[in-house]
Amino acid sequence: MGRVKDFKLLGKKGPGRKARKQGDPTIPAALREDKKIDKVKKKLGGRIRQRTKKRLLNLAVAASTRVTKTKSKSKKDSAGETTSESEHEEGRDDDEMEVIPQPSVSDDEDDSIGEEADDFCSDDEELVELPIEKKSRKRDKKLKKEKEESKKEFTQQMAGHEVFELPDIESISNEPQDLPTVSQRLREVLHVLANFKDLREPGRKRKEYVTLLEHDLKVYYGYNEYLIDKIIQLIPHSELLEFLDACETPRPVTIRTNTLKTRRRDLAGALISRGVNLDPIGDWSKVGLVIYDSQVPIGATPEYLSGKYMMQGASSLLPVMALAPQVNERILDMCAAPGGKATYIAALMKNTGLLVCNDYKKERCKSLIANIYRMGVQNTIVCNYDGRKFTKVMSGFDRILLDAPCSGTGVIAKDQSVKTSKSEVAIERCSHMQKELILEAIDALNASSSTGGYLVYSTCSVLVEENEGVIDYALSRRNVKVVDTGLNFGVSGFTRFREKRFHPSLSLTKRFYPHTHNMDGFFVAKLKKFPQKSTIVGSKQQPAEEEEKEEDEET
Ligand SMILES: C[S@@+](CC[C@H](N)C(=O)[O-])C[C@H]1O[C@@H](n2cnc3c(N)ncnc32)[C@H](O)[C@@H]1O
Repeated sequence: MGRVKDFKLLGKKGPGRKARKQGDPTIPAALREDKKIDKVKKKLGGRIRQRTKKRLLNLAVAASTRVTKTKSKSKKDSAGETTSESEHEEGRDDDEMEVIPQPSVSDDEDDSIGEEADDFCSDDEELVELPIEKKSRKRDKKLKKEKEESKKEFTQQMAGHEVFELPDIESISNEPQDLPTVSQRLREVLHVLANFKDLREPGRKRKEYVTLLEHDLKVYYGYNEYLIDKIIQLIPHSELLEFLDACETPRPVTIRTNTLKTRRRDLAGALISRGVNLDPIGDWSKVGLVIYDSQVPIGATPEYLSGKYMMQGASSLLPVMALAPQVNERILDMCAAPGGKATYIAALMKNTGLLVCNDYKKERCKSLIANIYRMGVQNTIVCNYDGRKFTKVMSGFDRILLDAPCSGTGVIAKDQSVKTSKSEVAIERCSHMQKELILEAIDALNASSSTGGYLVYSTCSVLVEENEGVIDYALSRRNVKVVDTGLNFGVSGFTRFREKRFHPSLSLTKRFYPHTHNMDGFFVAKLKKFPQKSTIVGSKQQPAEEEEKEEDEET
């Protein structure tokens, strides 16, 4: 463990020990201006004089032959032979460079001339180069070159190492699957897909990586090909693993206070005294509680048995909140069993008006009745009809909740069999049933309701076919309009998905995901029904927008 130090409390540091020791800079006598002149005038030895003369001569020749290289001539003029190595190393732009042709000399001399000429301008003393110095300089140069070459090689090797080599998918499928290897490969493929242009193996196509991704996700998480493919299409690659991991993890246990019997504060107090560790579910709900742990079974406490709360997922509160039931309304819960949402609706209606709870499955109606009874709901009748034919029984509701039967792809954490049981046919069947149910629900609504005329459609599926696809279908068949759900969190529904294009108002629908909202995957849409124009012969519906326009014109 490192020490914790509050650096803000420390004052600004003064000069260091070394700095304090040093006095003001003074120029040594030997370097003072007057002395320096003497030094330059110093008499040179015979050999040095000869070398200096030679260098001066070279410089003079160079100056006289200096030419400005033209852009087109630059490469032809044997620039490679005449331009010094250091210029190439610095990577200057040849097109704008001045080329200084040198007299023809040996390679060695050429090196020394270029460098010495520079030195010559700075300090005469340095002109004197002993054989040992020359040797050492050459060795330094050789070392520098070697160093640069090895650096280049290393960079290439590293670049090569980063390229993830795409294995042959067919041979992989035939091999026994080693999960840690598959997991590692998954991450590598996702990494490549995140920056495909730079990280892909040259010549490889995106589709090849996606095929491998599909294969590995299927193996690692145990999905069938159809569903994993759907999930890959739906969830951004950057979130895929998070989503799939969330589908492996149970959501937190949550309960809803039954306000017909108690207040949340009182319920929380009673449960805490029994050793339940809990908290309010979040700012968005006044009735939800999240249970962290408990010394007693939450489904068997005296408070539960006496109907003071319902055990239900956080997401199942959302459609009822969107429905916003009012007292004394006539409300239908078309697919109600086992009654988590129905009993919440009744509580918001304060046990007034009429709540019709329907479910097609007789067996499930038993648990619905049991919950209604336990929760003290008294404004309800339970019926057992096919929702697709409900208008033959009843209609004229102020509000309807259609919590439709679905694939359950939002609740995989609860039911792992979804991973392998869903097929294209199954989803099509679901979607078809949902479309039939939604049209019937709209028809059972009272468009002229003074308080409502609203339908809330919800599913615990994340698939577009069961959500936006169904709402878009309803918009095209009935005189309804998508309105705001009133839910201030969640992700907007799709208005376009792959080749599909939906009505722009679909953005008012809400999606919830296990990995982002830590609740079951859910979809909520709210529709408002408008009255039919009976004067238009042969037309069953009129788009809501046109109707609204006409209403505006009339007013
Ligand atoms: C998602 S569950 C409803 C959950 C319920 N709303 C709740 O909160 O407890 C869907 C229900 O639709 C019912 N169902 C399926 N097909 C139906 C149909 N054609 N008409 C009415 N109900 C149907 C199922 O029996 C199931 O209970």
